[in-house]
Amino acid sequence: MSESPVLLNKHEVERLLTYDDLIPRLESVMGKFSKRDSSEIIQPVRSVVPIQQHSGFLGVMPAYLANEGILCTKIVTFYQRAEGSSLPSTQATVLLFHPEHGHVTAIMDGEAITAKRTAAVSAISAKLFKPALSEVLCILGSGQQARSHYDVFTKLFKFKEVTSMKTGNTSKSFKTCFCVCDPVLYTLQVRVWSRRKEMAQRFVNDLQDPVTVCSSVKEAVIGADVIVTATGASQPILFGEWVKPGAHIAAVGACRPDWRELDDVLMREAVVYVDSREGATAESGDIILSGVCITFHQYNIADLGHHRHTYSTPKSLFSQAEVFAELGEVLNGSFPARREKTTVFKSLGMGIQDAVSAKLVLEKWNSEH
Ligand SMILES: NC(=O)C1=CN([C@@H]2O[C@H](COP(=O)(O)OP(=O)(O)OC[C@H]3O[C@@H](n4cnc5c(N)ncnc54)[C@H](O)[C@@H]3O)[C@@H](O)[C@H]2O)C=CC1
Ligand SMILES: O=C([O-])C1=[NH+]CCC1
Repeated sequence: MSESPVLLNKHEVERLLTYDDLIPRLESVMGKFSKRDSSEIIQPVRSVVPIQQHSGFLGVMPAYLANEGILCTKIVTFYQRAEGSSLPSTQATVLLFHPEHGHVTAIMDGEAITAKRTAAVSAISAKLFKPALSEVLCILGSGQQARSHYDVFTKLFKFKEVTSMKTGNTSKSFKTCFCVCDPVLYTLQVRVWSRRKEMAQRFVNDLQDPVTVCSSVKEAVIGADVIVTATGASQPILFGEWVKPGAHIAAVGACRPDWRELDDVLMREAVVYVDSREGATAESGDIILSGVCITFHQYNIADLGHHRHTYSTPKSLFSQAEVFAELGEVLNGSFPARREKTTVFKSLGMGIQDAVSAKLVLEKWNSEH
């Protein structure tokens, strides 16, 4: 008879899952996924049940990693919440199964896994695509994802060791300077914007380091080198005209085909990377809707026998934003990281990310028991 599954609550999962362990596992699994070897990884696009009357959805995210012996599914709900609601918008449970026998070996909280693995994947995108000299990080949103992104981005990119002239000139000018210089540390500036300023202020009050609260998205993003969009928006909030050329955007929200965070200009001008091409094609409103600019094109059909008609047909003026590559394809070296361009990493979330996270948590738990 199989043993009872291990039960792990949010507090335990949060404690056991560290970014240092998680990031290399995510890099490895996303690289493998992009090779599309179904004898190694099976991960269908998430099944989604929309709960329209309550502004939410339920998603089921299974994954099988044959060589690593991981069989897993996450069940996740996302509900649009009123500002300041005590209920989390994203709630999830992760089940690990015995790959050989099929019984459940662990049931664990999926909220912490979702928060950390999503932020860790965005951080991997930033490592690859952010401008070499990134001084300003901007976070749009002040919820769970905003916080986990703040944590991992400031952990990884907080201090840059650059060399400046003894006169105190900062890093930018140094690139062209050839004198012998002292290394200095400078702090990454962080800005945050939220729909209600008091929510952004509350977000900042929980942090140790100084973060600037901005009154508008425009004020927050102008001049930013790295922008994280982690909101529940269903219409664009970030406009290409405000984005500094060469900036990197990790776009985490808008995970339904009719939701958006980024406007057409940004989506068409940036080099767009995704976590999974299939996921992006099925679920990303930022991609799917970027080509839909409906105008009415009128023309006459002069002769339909005895009548003359004027027809109006919807016409798409622009083609859809193109996906350049998957993150895994860049990690594998089959596509380049076009750091010199404005880049968007459109994240939707993948079952394999949950699977390696859950396995890591269970391994850590087992090592303690
Ligand atoms: N890519 C991925 O793997 C994942 C994506 N998500 C998505 O990330 C987004 C944020 O999720 P959580 O942080 O869990 O939610 P949350 O509810 O904790 O935070 C949402 C934030 O968005 C803001 N917001 C809500 N509606 C808005 C609107 N119309 N315009 C501007 N701001 C708005 C709220 O004020 C709040 O600051 C959601 O869209 C969620 O679906 C969540 C989990 C994983
Ligand atoms: O990957 C994930 O868990 C989710 N993506 C969007 C909402 C939840």
